[in-house]
Formats: sequence, structure tokens, C-alpha cells
Amino acid sequence: MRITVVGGGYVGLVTGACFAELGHTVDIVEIDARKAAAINAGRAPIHERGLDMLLERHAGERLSAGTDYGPVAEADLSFVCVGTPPAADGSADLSMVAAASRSIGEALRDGNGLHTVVVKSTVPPGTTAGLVVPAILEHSGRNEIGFAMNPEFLREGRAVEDFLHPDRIVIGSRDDRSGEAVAAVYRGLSAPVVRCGLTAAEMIKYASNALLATKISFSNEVGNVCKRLGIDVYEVMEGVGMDHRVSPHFLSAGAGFGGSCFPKDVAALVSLAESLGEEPALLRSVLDVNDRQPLRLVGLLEEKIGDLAGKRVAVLGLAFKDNTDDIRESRAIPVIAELLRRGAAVAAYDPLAVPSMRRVFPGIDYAASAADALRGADACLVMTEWPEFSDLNGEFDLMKSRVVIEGRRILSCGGKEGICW
Ligand SMILES: NC(=O)c1ccc[n+]([C@@H]2O[C@H](COP(=O)([O-])OP(=O)(O)OC[C@H]3O[C@@H](n4cnc5c(N)ncnc54)[C@H](O)[C@@H]3O)[C@@H](O)[C@H]2O)c1
Ligand SMILES: O=c1ccn([C@@H]2O[C@H](COP(=O)(O)OP(=O)(O)O[C@H]3O[C@H](CO)[C@@H](O)[C@H](O)[C@H]3O)[C@@H](O)[C@H]2O)c(=O)[nH]1
Repeated sequence: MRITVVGGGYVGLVTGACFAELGHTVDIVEIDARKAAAINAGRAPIHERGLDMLLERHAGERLSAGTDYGPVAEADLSFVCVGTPPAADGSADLSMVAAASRSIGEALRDGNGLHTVVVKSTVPPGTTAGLVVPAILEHSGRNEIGFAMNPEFLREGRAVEDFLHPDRIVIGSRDDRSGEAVAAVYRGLSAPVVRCGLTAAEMIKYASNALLATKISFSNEVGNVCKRLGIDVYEVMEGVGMDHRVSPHFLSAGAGFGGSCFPKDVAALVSLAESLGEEPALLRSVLDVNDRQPLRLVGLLEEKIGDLAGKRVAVLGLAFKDNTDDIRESRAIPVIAELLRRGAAVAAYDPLAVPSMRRVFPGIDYAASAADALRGADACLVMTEWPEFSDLNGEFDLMKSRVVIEGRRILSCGGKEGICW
């Protein structure tokens, strides 16, 4: 099939590359000309395992990118993968979805035959039917346009693997024919397909993220009580997660959840619920617990080493999780801000995310390795679950005092004095 993917970011580029891998011909429409050029040159503008290999294989063959919406007219389907960042009030900013819809509508003045527009961006329930469909119908002259909503569940750092091996494929559609057109694109993947309406598909995405975020905040809240009791929350959650009704996943306590999705999607669901006259007390608490958690780590550090003014603190891990260079909503950001507010000097290290973090905190020290960050430090905070940190042990002897607070439970030398989470 011939597919246009609108937006060549984390989701759009992975979607486009994986559709090419499945045998489709893909045009990515990306307003950022530099990103489009990089894709055409076979270079991924983001760090994502397995993506470079797919680009090497398909760029210039079945996969190409450009800034022009022209390819939409000849395509069987277009997938909308533009950003839906948080607005100031927590609601989802849908301006990019609106702009992309208008441009797709205008592009559909040309060409003929069935074209199915598929929203893959995470959008508040009601957006596809209430915003995308009218915007496209207003601008296009085409008779046969189908509409579907196909949320994406990939995780950054494992995006290609998740895309090609999903737990389920959710397809919300305005009519059966549109749903069939989307299902045909995924033929070749082995996963159950959930068929539903447009608005239910949108809500499945929000509810999934909100539930996963709830599990994390729940573990953090239980963990804070465990700490007071002097017991290990990981041991507790292992026992809890063995109940198949709970599952062991997403119960890791620590610094809380970051990233471009959980914080913004829970906030958008809170905002939607409020706009409908509901009181989303649970979801508000999920965000509250998450906002407080990084500061608790700094508080714990102060309990251990006293006043932080003039102390040197090594921060290991700046990306919001391992295997990505993405620092959006990284828990390291509020932690570093609080350390600086309390007068500490920060030496930071991350295998990939230093260039991005430099733009946020240009004035702190950035080390070339974990060992360099630790040398002479009064304390260390581990903020990202990078596998390379799990083997650290002797490196902690380079510190002035071996006080290590684990914001993620990954150190295999855990249990030694001062290792706290
Ligand atoms: N990042 C994830 O892990 C993830 C996973 C699942 C779902 N999502 C959702 O997918 C959507 C995209 O997220 P992302 O992380 O890929 O965002 P992103 O910012 O990395 O990518 C969006 C891209 O769209 C481009 N763009 C913006 N307006 C455009 C327009 N009018 N025409 C063409 N291109 C345009 C931007 O230049 C950017 O490259 C969001 O709704 C997000 O919530 C993200
Ligand atoms: O037990 C856990 C699991 C994760 N995290 C943190 O939670 C955040 C998010 O992690 P993860 O879910 O692995 O990464 P994302 O790439 O943000 O993926 C989430 O958000 C995407 C965007 O909507 C969805 O597609 C995915 O299904 C969903 O897992 C990170 O800061 C993790 O450190 C924890 O604190 N404890």
C-alpha cells in the first residue's frame, strides 16, 4: 500500500520505517526540512535502537521524506503523527493536529479513489470526530474519505521492537471500510486487533497511560511508607506483582515517571474530566505524587549528608529513561534545579543526553564518564535506569564519601552503606 505519514518525530519516523519494513511504500511529510533531509540520507535524527538499520535498508527506496503534502493525494492512507504537547492549563494543544488536518484536506483536492485518514497522535477523546473529520471534509473535494484512530503504544528506547511486536493493535473507525483499510496495513504483524469507534480508541490510549502512571505513583507512595518502616519497597512490590491480576510491570518505585507521554497525557485526561464537570481526584493525586517524588530524593540526600550548600553532587543519568537521548520531563531536571537551589555543585553524566541537558542547565559540570562525575563527589543520585550504571561499584570509591541515592533500583552493588532507594 502507499502510505503518507505526517510528522517525522519519534512516532512518525518509527511508524514510517516499520511500515516500509512491512513492505509498504511510505512518504513522510515533515515540516522540519533538516529532519526530512536526515531521513532521506538514511540518518535517524533521534536515537532509537534498530532505527538506523531500517533507514539504511529503506531510505531512498520504499521510504522517503519531504516537507510537501503532495504525496497525500496518491496515497491509500495517511497517518497523522504530529505532536500534541501540553498547553499551559494542562489540556492537549491540538494546533498541530488542526494544521496537519487542514493540509491533508487541501492535498486531497487532487487525486481520486478511497483515502483513509488515520490519527495516530494521542488526542483527547472526541478530537478525531470533532476536529479532524470536519477540518478535512471542509478543505478537500474528495468523495471517498475514510477516518480512523489508531493509537500508538510504543515506548521510547524500544520503539522499533514495540511497533513490530505490539501487545494489541487498536483500530477505532468511523465505518467498517475505514477500519479494514487500517487493519490491512498491519497484516504481517501477529497481534490481536481491537476494533471500536473513534472516541473509544482515543480513550483506550489515555486510560492505558493513566493506569500505568497510576501504578508507578502507587508504588512510590507505598515506597515512601516502606522507607519510614525501614523495609524494601522492591521486595514488597515483588510480592504484590506476582498476583496475575496486578502483573509485576510498572511497579518500580524511585524518582517517578518522566517522558513526553505520562505527565502530559494524565494532565490532559484531568483537564478533559474537569471540562466535563467531573472531579478526577485519583488522577490529580497521581500527578501530585509524581511531582513531589524527585524532591523527596533531594530531601533524603540532605538527611544523609546535611546542608547541601557547597557540596558536590554527582547526578548519573539525565535522559528520562534508558536507551534514549530524550530529556522531556526527565526527573533529573527538577532534581538538578533543587540541588542548585540548595547551593550544591552538580557534576552530571549521561551516555546520550548531555547535549540536550546542556541547553537546560548550561552552568553545571558535565563529565565524560560516570567515574569522572563521581570523582571527589560528596554524594551521588542515580536518576536513569541505564544498564551501564548497574555494574558500577569500585567507581563509587572515587567519591569523597560513598553516599549513593538510587532514584532507579539498578545498582548490583545495592545494599552497601548509603545506598538508599
Ligand atoms: N514519543 C512517544 O513515545 C509516543 C508514543 C506513543 C504516542 N505518542 C504520541 O504521538 C504524537 C507524536 O509524538 P512524538 O513524540 O513523535 O512527537 P515529536 O515532536 O517527536 O514529533 C512530531 C513531529 O511532527 C512534526 N510536525 C509538526 N507539525 C507538523 C505539520 N503540520 N506537518 C508535518 N509535520 C509536522 C514536527 O516537526 C515533529 O518532527 C503525540 O501525540 C504523542 O503523544 C508518542
Ligand atoms: O515501574 C516503572 C516503570 C517506568 N517508570 C518511569 O516511567 C517513565 C516512562 O517509562 P516508559 O513507559 O518505559 O517510557 P515511555 O516511552 O514514556 O512510554 C510510555 O508512554 C508512551 C507514550 O504514550 C506509550 O506509548 C507507552 O506505552 C508508555 O509505556 C520513565 O521515566 C520511567 O523511568 C518508573 O518510574 N517505574
